[in-house]
Parts: sequence; C-alpha cells; structure tokens
Amino acid sequence: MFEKGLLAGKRILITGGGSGLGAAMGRRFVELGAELVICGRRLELLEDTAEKLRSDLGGKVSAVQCDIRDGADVDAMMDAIWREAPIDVLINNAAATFIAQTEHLSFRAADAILAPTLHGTMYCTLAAGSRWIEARRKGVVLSILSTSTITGRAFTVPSAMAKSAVLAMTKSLAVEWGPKGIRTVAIAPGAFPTAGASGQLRPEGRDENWASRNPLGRPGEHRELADLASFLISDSAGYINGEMVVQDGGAHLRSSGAEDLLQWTDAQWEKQRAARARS
Ligand SMILES: CCCCCCCCCCC/C=C/C(=O)SCCNC(=O)CCNC(=O)[C@H](O)C(C)(C)COP(=O)(O)OP(=O)(O)OC[C@H]1O[C@@H](n2cnc3c(N)ncnc32)[C@H](O)[C@@H]1OP(=O)(O)O
Ligand SMILES: NC(=O)C1=CN([C@@H]2O[C@H](COP(=O)(O)OP(=O)(O)OC[C@H]3O[C@@H](n4cnc5c(N)ncnc54)[C@H](OP(=O)(O)O)[C@@H]3O)[C@@H](O)[C@H]2O)C=CC1
Repeated sequence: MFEKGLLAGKRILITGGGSGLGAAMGRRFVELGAELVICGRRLELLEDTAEKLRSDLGGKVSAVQCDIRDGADVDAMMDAIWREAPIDVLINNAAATFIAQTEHLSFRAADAILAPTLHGTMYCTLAAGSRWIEARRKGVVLSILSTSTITGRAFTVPSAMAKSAVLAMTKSLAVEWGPKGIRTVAIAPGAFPTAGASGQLRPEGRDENWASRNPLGRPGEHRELADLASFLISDSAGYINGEMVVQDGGAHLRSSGAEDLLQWTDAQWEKQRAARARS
C-alpha cells in the first residue's frame, strides 16, 4: 500500500508499545523504515517485543521502562532518548480503562484511569514538544483516542473524559505548535480486539454480538490501524493538523458501544464487583 521507505529516517517513540495496538503500529513503522523506541512499565514485555521486531524485520528497536504517570520518569526517558538522538514522532498510545458503574468508583479508581490516560499523555507531549521547540526541530504527535470523544461512553467515564481532553489538546496544539513545525493528529479507533481492551472492557467475555452491531459486521484489524497511523505521521500527511480520524467501521454512528452493559442487572454488576474483589 505504501512506498517501502515511507518512514525512513524517522525515529518514533510509542508509549505502551510493548503490547496490543502499540506493538502493531511499531511493527508497521519498522517495516516502513522507521527507527523505533517503545516504552511501558513492563520491561520484560518491551524487551520481548523489541527483540521480535529486530529478529523479524532487522530494524533498530529499543525498549525503555517508563511509567508515564510520573513526570520525572518521563523526563528521564526523554533525556536518555535524546542523548542518543531526538525522536521525530511521538505516539501517545498508553492508556488504561475498566468498566464500572460510575457511582461505585473511588477517587483512587478514577485517578487510576486519569493518571496515565490524561496526565501521562500530557507529560509525554510536553516533554517531546518542549525539546523540539528548543531545538527548532519539526515533530509529529499522534494520539490514540476513542469514539467516546464523540459519543461519550457509559460505564467508562474517566476514560471518556481523558480521551476527550486529549482531543482538546490535539486541536489546541495544532494552532499553538503548528507555526513551530509540530503537527498534532489523532485516531479514534472502534473495537480492535486486544488482550488489554477485551480483558478490561468485557472481563467475562459477555456481548459476543457486538461485531454484528457494527455496520461492517467485523472488528478492526490491527494492520488497518497501523496503516492509518503510518500515513498520518508520514510527510504525505504534512498538511493534516489538529484532526482526529475515526476508524470504527461506522459503529459510532449507530451506538456508543456500551448498550449491552445498560442491560446488565444490579445482580450482574454485583457479581462483577465481587469477581474483582476475589482477583
Ligand atoms: C473489545 C470489545 C470492546 C467493545 C467496545 C468498543 C469501544 C472501545 C472503546 C475503548 C476505549 C479505550 C480503551 C482502552 O483504554 S483499552 C486499554 C486497556 N488496557 C489497560 O487498561 C492496561 C492498563 N491497565 C492498568 O494499568 C490497570 O489494569 C488499571 C490501572 C486499569 C488498574 O490497575 P490496578 O488494578 O493495579 O489498580 P490499583 O490496584 O492501583 O487500583 C487503583 C484503584 O482502582 C480501583 N480499581 C481497579 N480496577 C477496578 C475495576 N475494574 N473496577 C473498579 N475499580 C477498580 C482499585 O480498587 C483502586 O481503588 P481503591 O484503592 O479505592 O480500592
Ligand atoms: N483495542 C481497542 O479496541 C481500542 C483501543 N483504544 C486505545 O488504543 C490504545 C492501546 O490499547 P490496547 O492496545 O487495546 O491495550 P493494551 O492494554 O495492550 O495497551 C495499553 C498499553 O499501555 C501501557 N501502559 C499502561 N499504563 C501505563 C503507564 N502508566 N506507563 C506506561 N505505559 C503504560 C501498557 O503497558 P504496561 O502495562 O507494561 O505499562 C500497554 O502496553 C489505548 O490508548 C486505548 O485506549 C481505543 C479504542 C479501542
């Protein structure tokens, strides 16, 4: 679909690049010639992913342990990366979510989602952007959001709040940092099954019918998201700034994705809380 060297010469940091969609994007970026840095909290997972990419594709891939909820950790990671070479692209992919009736969320539970998804994303964007601006370098920030930025989403309220805030960041910085050579763009994926998303959003595997409610009758393929991301960060998309591209098969036009949970009885929610308390 793309020229082989579409991303040649680009050094890209993917937060949460050790698993799921982050790993899928990383693979595609390396195939297209990019140099990759992936970060997350689980170093072993990151090292395994990086090693697999190196052995499969022969590219340059490195792994850094970083908890993006901690600003000092983010700064230390960026300093270490910059000591080797600056990045050209930041992918804000790391995030957290779980389903819960909102009135049962403790403040700590809300913070468990807001801290990585909102604050961590802001820290990474600030850390990369300030370095680019100081060095008068160009850059691209691509944030992986959600269609909850359009519809809201019942039972994952802190995630919907955080993703909407990052969309506001994307639009605001397009104007503020565009003149400095930095583009900010976003993708709103629909359902792209990953162990992380399925485990958090449908922990008991309920709602097998969600695919049939999608206008295209299927979930997204990781490769499809990785291709869209590759285009958006490439120079071919150099005039796209401040935009969020929805990639959900048209699902948000029918529903927000939480309708099955609205049918849950109090007993089912009680069971959900009890199962979590046991785990
Ligand atoms: C695929 C089918 C779906 C169809 C729908 C389509 C639409 C999809 C739209 C999706 C949008 C966004 C998706 C994603 O973000 S997917 C990514 C999912 N991946 C992750 O979440 C990975 C990262 N996760 C984590 O780091 C942890 O799992 C998490 C932070 C979420 C929880 O970590 P942990 O359990 O270790 O947290 P703590 O022990 O520190 O607890 C902190 C407080 O939070 C409370 N808590 C934790 N889990 C729950 C829960 N499930 N329900 C309620 N409360 C919870 C916990 O009790 C602590 O609070 P208290 O101290 O007050 O008890
Ligand atoms: N899959 C889907 O259907 C959808 C996904 N999305 C978005 O796509 C992105 C990827 O999700 P997905 O691949 O499905 O799920 P994963 O759970 O696989 O990805 C989340 C990644 O974020 C990392 N992460 C979480 N917390 C932190 C932290 N504090 N510091 C650093 N890294 C962290 C995790 O690594 P570690 O635990 O090692 O830190 C993990 O690699 C997310 O932004 C999600 O909201 C949006 C809509 C739908």
